[in-house]
Amino acid sequence: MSNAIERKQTAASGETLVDVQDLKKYYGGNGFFAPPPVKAVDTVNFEIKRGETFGLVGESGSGKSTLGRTLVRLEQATDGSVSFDGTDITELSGSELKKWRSNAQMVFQDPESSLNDRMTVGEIIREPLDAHGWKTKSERRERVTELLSEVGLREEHYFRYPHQFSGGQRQRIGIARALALEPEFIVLDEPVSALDVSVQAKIITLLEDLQEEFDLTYLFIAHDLSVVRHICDRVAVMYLGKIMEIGDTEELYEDPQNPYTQALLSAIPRPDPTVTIDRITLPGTPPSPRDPPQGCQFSTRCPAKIRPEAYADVPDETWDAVEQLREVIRERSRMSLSATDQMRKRLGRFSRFDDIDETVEDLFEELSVPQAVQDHVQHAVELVKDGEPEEARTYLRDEFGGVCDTTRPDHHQVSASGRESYCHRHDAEYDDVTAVLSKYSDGA
Ligand SMILES: Nc1ncnc2c1ncn2[C@@H]1O[C@H](COP(=O)(O)OP(=O)(O)OP(=O)(O)O)[C@@H](O)[C@H]1O
Repeated sequence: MSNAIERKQTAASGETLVDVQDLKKYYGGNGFFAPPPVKAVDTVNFEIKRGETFGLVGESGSGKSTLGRTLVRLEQATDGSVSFDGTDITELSGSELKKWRSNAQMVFQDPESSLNDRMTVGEIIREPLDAHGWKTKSERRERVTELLSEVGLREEHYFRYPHQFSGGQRQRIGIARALALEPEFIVLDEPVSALDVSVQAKIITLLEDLQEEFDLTYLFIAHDLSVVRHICDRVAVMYLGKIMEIGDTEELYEDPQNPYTQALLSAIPRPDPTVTIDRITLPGTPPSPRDPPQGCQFSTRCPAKIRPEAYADVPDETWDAVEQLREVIRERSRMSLSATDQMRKRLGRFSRFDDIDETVEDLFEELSVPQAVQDHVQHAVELVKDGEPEEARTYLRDEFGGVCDTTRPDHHQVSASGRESYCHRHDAEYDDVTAVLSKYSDGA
């Protein structure tokens, strides 16, 4: 997709269709011996207005698909509520749930695998109508023909099989199937990511036309930020199961307030090489959703993280090295010890983490390190060598951690239109995000 900014105005009504409150979706974690649950969606709140296209963006694994699937009840929420036109659909079961399902459908990313290759196109599109006992058989047949034409396919495609179609045509079949029961709400999970760029534009236009014709409300999940800017009225940015920033699309792209949004947007390739952008490179990888940070979800990688007052004078490079050491130890604490390692540890012959000295040398060599910092680093290193990386991790967090490491931020309103961002830096006592991030840009 191009970077096109002009966007079709949808008929967003201002009236709430989907109201999500404190929604959580955890996987596993049940039972005494089970590992902690994967916190795929961890307490999210937002509304989707009737008639709008609401975008959901974020890196792979941030919980977008899980959230989308939970909204259409393909997943059962762990906690919280999803009200659809005032009805909490997380509470529905049996015939009530079946009846409601016709209201909310999903289109999947991969048209190669989401269609059953053993069924004809007609059968695939008709299946939801059959399952709901929709009208008579001949009316169902007629409805499928009508749907084929709505999505730009032809009547004679009815008896063909999915493998006889191109990727774009297969996605049209998936869209026709989702439309069959005349839903109000459709979750589009990366609907164009698997398609060629020229085909993407056609499918996007089709989705926009269908929205206008049938008054549809969309949740549009994507990792391609340009597509989202083109199609979505409002957008939420997700990281590790949490919404980091949410609000009007154009406003959020023009003036991102959350450090994560700023980093994400700074990575969009620009078509014009003469436009210089300040690209923010994030250190490390996202933590495991089984073991998210205690404070802000983004705290382990945030370039605008707040430093504790006691270490305000430590040179930036030294402080970066401290943060990197914490990351290394955090990763080590995640590795469980093998049976042999545990035996060695009991015999006092445990040596697996001896190379920590080398890591510390690499990180701090040639840096000016205040004595207090040296002492704490040394203590943590001893704990690691003793096979206690978890203790070392906690020690370093207690000593070097600031508010971002220990406390979940609030959602702060950051614009007159009601945009919200989840970051401690919006508290008046701290420096503003943009001012802090300007020093991390490439040109600095
Ligand atoms: N059925 C499952 N059981 C256990 N963990 C799961 C399950 N489904 C998803 N997860 C985990 O939940 C987290 C969020 O996954 P999800 O697929 O929702 O992210 P995503 O943002 O949609 O990523 P992608 O863009 O790669 O699809 C990931 O850590 C994933 O491994």
